[in-house]
Amino acid sequence: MLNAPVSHYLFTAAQSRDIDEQTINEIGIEGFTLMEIAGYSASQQILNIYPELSHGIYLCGKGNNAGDALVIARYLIQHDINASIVFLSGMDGLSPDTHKNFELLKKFDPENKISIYDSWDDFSGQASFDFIIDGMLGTGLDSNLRGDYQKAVQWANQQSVPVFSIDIPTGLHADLGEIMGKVIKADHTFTFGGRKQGFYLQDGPLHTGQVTYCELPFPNELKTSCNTFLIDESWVSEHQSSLGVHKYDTGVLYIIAGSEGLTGAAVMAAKSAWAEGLGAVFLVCPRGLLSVYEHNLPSIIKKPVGEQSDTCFSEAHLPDVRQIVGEKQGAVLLGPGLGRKEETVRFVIDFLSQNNRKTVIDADALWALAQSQKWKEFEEKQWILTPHPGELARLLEQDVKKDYQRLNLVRNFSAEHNVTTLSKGMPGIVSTKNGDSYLTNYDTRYFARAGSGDVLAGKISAYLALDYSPEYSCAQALLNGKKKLFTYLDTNRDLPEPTDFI
Ligand SMILES: NC(=O)C1=CN([C@@H]2O[C@H](COP(=O)(O)OP(=O)(O)OC[C@H]3O[C@@H](n4cnc5c(N)ncnc54)[C@H](OP(=O)(O)O)[C@@H]3O)[C@@H](O)[C@H]2O)[C@H](O)CC1
Ligand SMILES: [K+]
Repeated sequence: MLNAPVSHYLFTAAQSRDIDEQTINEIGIEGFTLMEIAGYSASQQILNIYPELSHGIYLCGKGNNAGDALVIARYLIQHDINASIVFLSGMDGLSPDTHKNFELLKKFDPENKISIYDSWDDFSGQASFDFIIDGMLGTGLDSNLRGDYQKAVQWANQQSVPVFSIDIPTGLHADLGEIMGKVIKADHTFTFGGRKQGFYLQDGPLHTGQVTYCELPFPNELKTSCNTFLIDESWVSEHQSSLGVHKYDTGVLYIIAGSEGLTGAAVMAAKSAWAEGLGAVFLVCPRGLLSVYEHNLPSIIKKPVGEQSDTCFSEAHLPDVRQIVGEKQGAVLLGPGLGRKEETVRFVIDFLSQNNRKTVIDADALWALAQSQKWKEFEEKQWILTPHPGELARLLEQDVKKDYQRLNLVRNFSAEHNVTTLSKGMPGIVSTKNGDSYLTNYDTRYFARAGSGDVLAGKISAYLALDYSPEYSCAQALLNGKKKLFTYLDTNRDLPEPTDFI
């Protein structure tokens, strides 16, 4: 199981507003108090991360997002950090808590050193400053940016000073990660009470800058409706290879892969799985390809099936393959380099119809699934499907253009068909049978490249063979890939080769 800490829950705007409201109305912590905690904690983070600041421009709307910004200003002026406050919608319609904080702020400034502008035109970019606070809009955004908000965003994005977004970069849709007309490009986003899902979808990752989660006193029970989580290395612990007494006690994996011209995929997957410390990896292969594997995979046990003339799998191999896979408890990886011949498609579907093993279905086996609707009726499905964008579109029988749409489709697909799905892309999405979904914060399209996908499939199935849950197996394989990718990109400018991920 994967149990994300609350700092890695991803909320929609509606979920965030609900939790705010329930905390205020049912628990009894006032909105004003929440605002104080939000603003205080962001101000302390800013002081820690940027200790040399001297003058901030505070771009404020009229809602509570602006109130958070005013609290920050109050704390920072105590550290001699000056403030110019620009109210884009004027000062008359401020929300009650924001108005109250505006009055408080003035009391902290007896010498009237703070500059206040009550419209964008009034300000029009004057004053010298070394940072910008974006307190224009948070979860209250309801359409494309209106009026002067667009101008202020455009102006802020042209300045060469750091921009700190309060709760959400103004103009970013909190659920979809889409740009609502214009959007702030933040260097840092301080987000309150919960990260927002849109930070990790579509245009989100390019606009939030570094995201810091600031805790608010929301009871955890109010967060249980959340079913989307961020996976990263801070909480998914590295797997420990367990050294059992006998090699067959420490994980057995059967790899059914390869065909003429595509033996490299089987080799990559087998090497990748073996590197995770399994007790035994068996490569089931058409007999005609045995010599290739004998040459390339000394540590892997080869199990040839069929005749010397066979170079791809077909129905004729089913009895032998079933018998081999039935010999020991273990997991199965089906797909890399199988090819797309009709007899191989039939082999895949027939094999799966009576397979009760935990199975990773990858590459050409996904292609075979998409050719036959029959698999949806199979009862036994301890499966992980690992589609890249093209394979996903074939499985879903529709094009998937937006990340938010992909998240929902993959979530529903996994729940409906009782499988775990790892959809490669930016972000990678892992969805479980119960509808929980986990997003990566890096681009997993690297694993859609020939060869890298085979390595990823090898890792996932290795963890599955070591008896980890499907979602942990996916998450750990993705994080393992991320670590290797980032290490590689630190010193190289070209794209990594699949072997760099093994
Ligand atoms: N309430 C709490 O307990 C806490 C909230 N926090 C912070 O508050 C914001 C959410 O605050 P909210 O007041 O709900 O909304 P906003 O500040 O984001 O803005 C709402 C106003 O903005 C106007 N609006 C909406 N969309 C647009 C647009 N596209 N262009 C221009 N203006 C827009 C709208 O006014 P209208 O009258 O023009 O419709 C809204 O009034 C949350 O994000 C947190 O930052 C704290 O965290 C503490 C707890
Ligand atoms: K904001």
